[in-house]
Amino acid sequence: MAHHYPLPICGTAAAAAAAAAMAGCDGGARTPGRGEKETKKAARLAMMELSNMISVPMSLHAVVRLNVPEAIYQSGLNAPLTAAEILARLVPPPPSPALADPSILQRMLRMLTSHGVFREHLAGDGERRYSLTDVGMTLVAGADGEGSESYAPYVLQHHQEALVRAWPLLHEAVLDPTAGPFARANGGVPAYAYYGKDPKANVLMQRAMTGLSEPFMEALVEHAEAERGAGGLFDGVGKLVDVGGSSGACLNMIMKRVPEVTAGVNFDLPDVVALAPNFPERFR
Ligand SMILES: C[S@@+](CC[C@H](N)C(=O)[O-])C[C@H]1O[C@@H](n2cnc3c(N)ncnc32)[C@H](O)[C@@H]1O
Repeated sequence: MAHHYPLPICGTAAAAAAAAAMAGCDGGARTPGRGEKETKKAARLAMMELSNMISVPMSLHAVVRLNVPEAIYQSGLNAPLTAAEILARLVPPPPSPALADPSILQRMLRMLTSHGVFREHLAGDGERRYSLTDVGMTLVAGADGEGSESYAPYVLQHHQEALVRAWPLLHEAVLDPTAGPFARANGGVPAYAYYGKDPKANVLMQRAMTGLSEPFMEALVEHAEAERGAGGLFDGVGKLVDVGGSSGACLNMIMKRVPEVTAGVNFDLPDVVALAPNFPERFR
């Protein structure tokens, strides 16, 4: 069934309209009567949106940190809740519930609604309630089948402090690319070496990659199963080396389902392999 996400409150549509206007077209045809003043107005609006865009990933990060998607999901119920009802269902709960502010949470929910993460339900009494869209559902572990990882670790991985403090140094990569922004911001240590030395970041990276890659790997393995013996992806492959295999989850999926592959090597950095789970299927 097709899902219709709410239109952006102001942003993306304005940006698209401005871009189209600046390019001299509007969905293929120039808008009749659109003056220079209107075009400039749309351009300012689009630049305003671009300048404030950081609020989108930061709000996404905040709701993931708070475990808002799980609070709404409630074992599959996904019933629309007000911001105050969501606050009351957070796990862990706010350290000082009396201090927690549902109006601030609601502002984040509205913002992310305009980007398709939540669906807003406006009641007759003016009360706003929120449920998860299909996009929001990707943030819930187990929503895609028992034991399935979510995209929440991916969101957290992308917004961890070590990475976030590298972004304001991005321009340095142009001026002097001998050191990447991440290394500049983190005592000269490049990203993967940094993750390897920080067990928390290392585990987060592995969970992020597993959550991200497993659904794609599922499609690949399904295809390999369907085409097995008739030019399938792994036909004739006895030993498979996954270069940069992270947790080894993808290799494990393949080895569980493709009998031809009887030996697997998860080739990754020593610190990563040391923390990777030991999948017994790899050694059958
Ligand atoms: C973007 S992740 C991809 C993980 C996995 N292939 C997946 O799709 O889920 C890149 C991986 O490459 C590994 N890596 C980086 N440098 C490496 C190197 N020099 N040798 C082996 N692995 C490396 C990282 O530790 C990380 O696990």
